[in-house]
Amino acid sequence: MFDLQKFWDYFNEQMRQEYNEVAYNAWFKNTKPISYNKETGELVIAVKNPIAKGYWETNLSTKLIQTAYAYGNFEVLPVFEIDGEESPERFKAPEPPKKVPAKSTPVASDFITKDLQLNDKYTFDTFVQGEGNKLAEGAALAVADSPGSFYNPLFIFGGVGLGKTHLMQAIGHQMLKERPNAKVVYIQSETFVNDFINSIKNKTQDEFREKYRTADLLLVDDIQFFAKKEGIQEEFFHTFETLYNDQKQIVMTSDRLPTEIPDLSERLVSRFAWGLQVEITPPDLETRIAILRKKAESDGLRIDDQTLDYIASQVSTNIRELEGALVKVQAHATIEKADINVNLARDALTDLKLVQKSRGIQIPKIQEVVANYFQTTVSELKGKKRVRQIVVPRQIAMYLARELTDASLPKIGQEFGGKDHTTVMHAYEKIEKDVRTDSEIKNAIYELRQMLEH
Ligand SMILES: Nc1ncnc2c1ncn2[C@@H]1O[C@H](COP(=O)(O)OP(=O)(O)OP(=O)(O)O)[C@@H](O)[C@H]1O
Repeated sequence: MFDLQKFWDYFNEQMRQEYNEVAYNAWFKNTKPISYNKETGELVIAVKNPIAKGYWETNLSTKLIQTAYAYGNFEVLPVFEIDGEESPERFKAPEPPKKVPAKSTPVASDFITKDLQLNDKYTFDTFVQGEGNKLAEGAALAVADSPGSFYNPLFIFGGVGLGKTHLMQAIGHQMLKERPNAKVVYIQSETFVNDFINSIKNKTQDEFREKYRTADLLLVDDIQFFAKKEGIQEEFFHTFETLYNDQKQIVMTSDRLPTEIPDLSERLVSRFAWGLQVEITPPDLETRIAILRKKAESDGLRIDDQTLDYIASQVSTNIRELEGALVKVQAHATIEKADINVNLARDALTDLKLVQKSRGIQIPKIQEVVANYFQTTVSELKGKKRVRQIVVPRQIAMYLARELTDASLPKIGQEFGGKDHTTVMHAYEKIEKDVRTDSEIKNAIYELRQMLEH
């Protein structure tokens, strides 16, 4: 007989031994079991917010299954439900945070003026929320609200140019706004490496340690550069321990998860898992447009929706490049002394297009490759059949036609047996969304792109 409460107490006891107090409070305190279904093994657990849900799914599901098995050969299938009304964009810490006393020694402000290089533009106000970054933004806001109390360390990971540095620095700005004397240290991980090497050369290790181990908030960017550097990792471990034990907040970014950083020491990997690891994924079209709109507004540019849509559809995976595209369009308008519109944007971005065109990708080629890949035929892709085996490949082919060629929506529609441009747009948006949520579609797109581009 499976007694849910008893099992839950047992599991919590195990976890209490594995986690330290702060992490335990963050992840276990406000989590409770709701029901267990004997027949299906479904074990429903209520968690406080989407961040906790993600954490449990990634880090604790397997532990739960294993513990239930060890406890009494029970097979459980954990399902997590969000309990409560927390706003999706702003996740509060689970309990009132312990206040960290403000630090205001002269040394602290000295360091701020000498070392701190936060970009003025990287604040929460200028950050645009979208599907791919909302969890990370929520976590960053929670950390800025109660640094050192929960979600410590915060580990933000994801591809190039997706806003990791921006969010991390926004936390720094927020802390300084509330506590101007706080010691916020922002560094690229290479700086930490260089500082450390220099401190050994110049015998200034004490100063080195003072610099990092007295921070109220330590922000370390691109920590993947610690890969394979044993000495540095050892030093960082001690920095981490000191700050963590003093309830000082640590935020790190990386292009990948700690477990995927080559030769990152076990103890760092496990320390990093005490807090929260959140991913930023590439923005969808709507978010890209919103980012461009915000940027245009702050630069005092007037750009109509159609043009924003055009620019946003040209760059899909890197926000830095997206911003670069806008700068190009702006420069082109200045040179030509013309207003910004779709035609001008098209001209300005021909380079981007030329890269794609030089690959020589044509719609018939895309249709052929997609048809082969899904073992169907080009005429089925162009046809009207509405069975799933054909609809999905057809939508994928339309999506790739829009991504990889210069063809307009009506032109693509024409190439697919005379379909309306709204059908193409719908297909594009559908696949763009699926790429994020459906790993099969994501893989298919990845493989098809490889076949077409190389
Ligand atoms: N959601 C967003 N809203 C507004 N601007 C954004 C957003 N995401 C990214 N940006 C902008 O995109 C540019 C690149 O972002 P950032 O440097 O933070 O990326 P990153 O993920 O740290 O990249 P890297 O991996 O190269 O370090 C910055 O100018 C940043 O302000």
